[in-house]
Amino acid sequence: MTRTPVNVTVTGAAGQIGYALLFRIASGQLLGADVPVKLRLLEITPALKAAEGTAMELDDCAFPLLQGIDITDDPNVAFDGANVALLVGARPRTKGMERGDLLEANGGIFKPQGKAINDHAADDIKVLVVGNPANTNALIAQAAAPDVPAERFTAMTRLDHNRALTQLAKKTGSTVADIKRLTIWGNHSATQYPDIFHATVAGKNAAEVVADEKWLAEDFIPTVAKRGAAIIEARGASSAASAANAAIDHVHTWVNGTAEGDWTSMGIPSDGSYGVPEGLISSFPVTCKDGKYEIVQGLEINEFSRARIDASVKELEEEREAVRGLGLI
Ligand SMILES: NC(=O)C1=CN([C@@H]2O[C@H](COP(=O)(O)OP(=O)(O)OC[C@H]3O[C@@H](n4cnc5c(N)ncnc54)[C@H](O)[C@@H]3O)[C@@H](O)[C@H]2O)C=CC1
Ligand SMILES: O=C([O-])CC(=O)C(=O)O
Repeated sequence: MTRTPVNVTVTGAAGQIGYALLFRIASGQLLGADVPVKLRLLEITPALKAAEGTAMELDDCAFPLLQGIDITDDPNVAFDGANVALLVGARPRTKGMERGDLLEANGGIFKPQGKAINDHAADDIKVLVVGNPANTNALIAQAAAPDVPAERFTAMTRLDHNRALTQLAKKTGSTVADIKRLTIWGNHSATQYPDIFHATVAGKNAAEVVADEKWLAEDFIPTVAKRGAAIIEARGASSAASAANAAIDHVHTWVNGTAEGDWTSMGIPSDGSYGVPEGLISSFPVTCKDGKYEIVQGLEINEFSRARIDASVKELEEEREAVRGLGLI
């Protein structure tokens, strides 16, 4: 194998998403079946031993594409030469914690990681933030990396996108492969807006196929938006394998492109499109080609969609104000 390995850094590597993610990266599912990878695992000091255990298992899989594993608790080492960074490790909300406390605790993680990316990552670095609140954590990291083009910082809404695909497929008696051009707008939170007005089911407009606005408003949208909580309720733990799967999908699509005639959803810094204030990291419909993404332009936004996009964007603006107030951006 002559290709230079791609350095992939994963934070929170000893967590539950990390455990579902690392084996898939090492097997070639993140970047492609012919792309060798080197893994850098970043963890907090008390979790290093668990990360070492995971690395032992990775070794034991004898993945032909895996050309090395480094484990560290130092972001400057973890992001040195990184080409792809998956920021999964975050501070979960615990009992009695206010939203401001959560944002501040995560600021303590994502600000130094953003700075380490700024100072040490490779020139072609691509960053995906998974750790919640993902959009605003991505904003914090991006603000701490002024030398890295802002568009390299993205937040994960692909899990929401995938959840919406399956709900729509079930409703219309189709399969996910029949569905194209679905969009998640806004924040990865309960205010997100899964939009089917431009989606197609086997080539027909999805909203017309469904023809049921009550289902849309009262079933589909809340089911997708509150799916994370429903999984926690059922499983006693938050989504892990499906979140790891979405992270794989997000980066794979970003690097290898969207299919002709289709698009995906990514949380990305807004350029002002669709009235979303510039700089906010908000989810948009995007096409990807040659390792770059572009916002799909020219979609007509009806009143039903406008109100919901605006509500989610307002929440993102409030989060941005809060982290600005805390001096995190
Ligand atoms: N955007 C999305 O769609 C989704 C996001 N999530 C979020 O992903 C995050 C991770 O979830 P899980 O793996 O289930 O959590 P987990 O608690 O099992 O693992 C998190 C890991 O991060 C590590 N960590 C904490 N601070 C760190 C730091 N400063 N540097 C490196 N590692 C650090 C912890 O030691 C822990 O091992 C959570 O914030 C969760 O809410 C989960 C599902 C979907
Ligand atoms: O809700 C959570 O904590 C995990 C999450 O982001 C999701 O499953 O979408």
